[in-house]
Amino acid sequence: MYKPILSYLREFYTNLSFVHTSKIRFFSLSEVQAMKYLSQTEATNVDVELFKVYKFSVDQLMELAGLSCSHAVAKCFDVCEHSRVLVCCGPGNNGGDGLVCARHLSLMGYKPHIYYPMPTPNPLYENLTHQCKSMNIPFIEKCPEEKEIANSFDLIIDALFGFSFKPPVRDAFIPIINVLQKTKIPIASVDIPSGWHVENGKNTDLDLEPTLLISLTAPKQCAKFFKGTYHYLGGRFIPPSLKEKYQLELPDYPGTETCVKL
Ligand SMILES: NC(=O)C1=CN([C@@H]2O[C@H](COP(=O)(O)OP(=O)(O)OC[C@H]3O[C@@H](n4cnc5c(N)ncnc54)[C@H](O)[C@@H]3O)[C@@H](O)[C@H]2O)[C@H](O)CC1
Ligand SMILES: [K+]
Repeated sequence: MYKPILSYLREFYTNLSFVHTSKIRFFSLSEVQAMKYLSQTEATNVDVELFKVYKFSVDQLMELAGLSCSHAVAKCFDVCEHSRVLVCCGPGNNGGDGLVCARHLSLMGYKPHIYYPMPTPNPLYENLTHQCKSMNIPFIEKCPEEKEIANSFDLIIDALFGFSFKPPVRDAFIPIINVLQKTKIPIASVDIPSGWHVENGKNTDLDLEPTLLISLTAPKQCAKFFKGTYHYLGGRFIPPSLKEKYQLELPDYPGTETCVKL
């Protein structure tokens, strides 16, 4: 009995959401509680399957992931009050999502600056970097100090490490992680709060506290420990058969939205 009623309600609210945009939450608390939180291995397996079985390219998924992050940021942090954005990018795909996100934020009127301490020498990242530079998005060479961040920025995007992170943080990233831990500026973390253990959350000394977490594809286990104000799901690219295989139980995205509030 419960399921058909739930489906009916979902359909009803989905239709409504075309009229009232994204303000309506059309899934129940029990659905969110039933939502699956992926282990590091499951997240990697889903990723590999998307590339190997479904034949997506990394550029495709990264564009959708980064775009959804920029949309979640815009929903939580108004451009008038948070236009000056520092985007911190790491060496892997999480950093790539950050570069894409910076480009879309720029197109939406934000003024991003990028800190990308260890750019990865391959065409994907070189092209993303080139696109940002071609849009006059400045790259900061030196790790900014806490005071400098406080004076110059309204928001930080943390795209340093994603689901492949293995603690402890290596030396090259300790200065920026330390600054992010101390700052009072709100942080939006892409997929994982950087420095957190992907499954156990804050079990290290490095425990930055994002205000917004954007889980991509499905939340990872560390998201259960997230205590910030906003949790969004982004990366609207999972084929139904893959969703079913991993029993992801994700909430539906309203209408044409690229992200959904959890
Ligand atoms: N399927 C999806 O949901 C998609 C997610 N995307 C994003 O990709 C990341 C995962 O990317 P991956 O390249 O596998 O890993 P990371 O970005 O997490 O980092 C790997 C990178 O970091 C280095 N590293 C690992 N541990 C440490 C450490 N302790 N200290 C310093 N550096 C470390 C490692 O050497 C690598 O260079 C996922 O989270 C999403 O954000 C895709 O964009 C789209 C598909
Ligand atoms: K991150």
